[in-house]
Amino acid sequence: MTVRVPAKVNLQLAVGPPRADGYHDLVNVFHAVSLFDEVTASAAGSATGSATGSGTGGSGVTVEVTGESAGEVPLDEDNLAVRAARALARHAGRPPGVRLVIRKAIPVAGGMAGGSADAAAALVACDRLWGLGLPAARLMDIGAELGSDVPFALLGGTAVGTGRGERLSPLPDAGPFHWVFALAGGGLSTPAVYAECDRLRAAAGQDPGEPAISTALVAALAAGDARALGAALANDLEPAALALRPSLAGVLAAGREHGALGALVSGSGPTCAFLAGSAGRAKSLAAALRAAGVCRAAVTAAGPVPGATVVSGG
Ligand SMILES: C[C@](O)(CO)[C@H](O)COP(=O)(O)OP(=O)(O)OC[C@H]1O[C@@H](n2ccc(N)nc2=O)[C@H](O)[C@@H]1O
Ligand SMILES: Nc1ncnc2c1ncn2[C@@H]1O[C@H](COP(=O)(O)OP(=O)(O)OP(=O)(O)O)[C@@H](O)[C@H]1O
Repeated sequence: MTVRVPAKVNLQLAVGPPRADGYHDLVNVFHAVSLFDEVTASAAGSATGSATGSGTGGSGVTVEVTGESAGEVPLDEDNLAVRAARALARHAGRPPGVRLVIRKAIPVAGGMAGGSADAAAALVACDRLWGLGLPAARLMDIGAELGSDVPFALLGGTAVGTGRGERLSPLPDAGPFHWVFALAGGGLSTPAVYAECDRLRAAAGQDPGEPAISTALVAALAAGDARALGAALANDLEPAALALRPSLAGVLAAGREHGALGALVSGSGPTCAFLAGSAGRAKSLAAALRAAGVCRAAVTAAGPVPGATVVSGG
């Protein structure tokens, strides 16, 4: 059972003050883009392919990871796909026997929710493999226990997340929109970026107040107006990501210089996202970023795309 699952970029990430439970209330406009991981689930003990890395993720779940930065992905209980398979088995009251193979294209610790995507894909793949047929809402609830970004990886499209980002409402979107992602060498830790955001605000005496959705952004999405969308992109975590990784300022500047309609750090970073006016412009912007030597790689993608989807074995 193979499931394809997209990366996300946050078009607006408005972050409230820290909550008592350590999370932050958000207004989080998620947008799924055509950069995909693939997760294959098969019966435990089935044949293995060539492995960049493989390991046992606890009783009855094995995992193998290939592709983009596969060596940086944990192969034990810390792997979010392993945790997803085990959580689903627990909810279904059955043993978790499964072999997972993850083919990564989404950058690891890049702010594009790659681990969450793999968790969502594992939920869908194991649900089918085990013949559970759970309703989407139930998979979303299990996903939300695994991480704030997991429910959106199941849903896809464009949606606003409130609470810690897990309570989703789809947003009307007259895409496609064309993107370039500048991948960095090395990741950033999501909790560290949130903590730096709190620290910077406290040092500046800023009270963030309740996060609110940008009406300009919602209108631009609904109208399919890439220029207006580019102007409305906003990420409250960006100053923190820039403080922790100052070189990102040069990446954003290079993208703007080469004609991006909008530029921002994706989520907690360090991937930088650039909006282009067409697929052709995205391609030339990616080439210009590569030539400028400001990033490890530059890839193009379009959004919105669907969430975790069975592509074979279903
Ligand atoms: C930055 C984003 O990717 C934007 O979509 C998400 O907010 C992060 O989502 P995620 O990686 O699924 O995060 P989780 O696994 O739920 O939480 C990891 C850590 O991020 C911080 N965190 C996450 C979500 C949130 N609303 N407030 C937070 O402060 C907390 O320190 C938490 O312990
Ligand atoms: N399947 C997985 N793929 C990638 N990383 C994983 C996976 N499972 C666990 N991890 C761990 O999670 C950490 C964060 O990885 P991930 O790629 O999800 O980050 P991210 O894209 O910045 O997340 P987000 O945007 O949701 O905050 C990694 O450093 C890695 O240790």
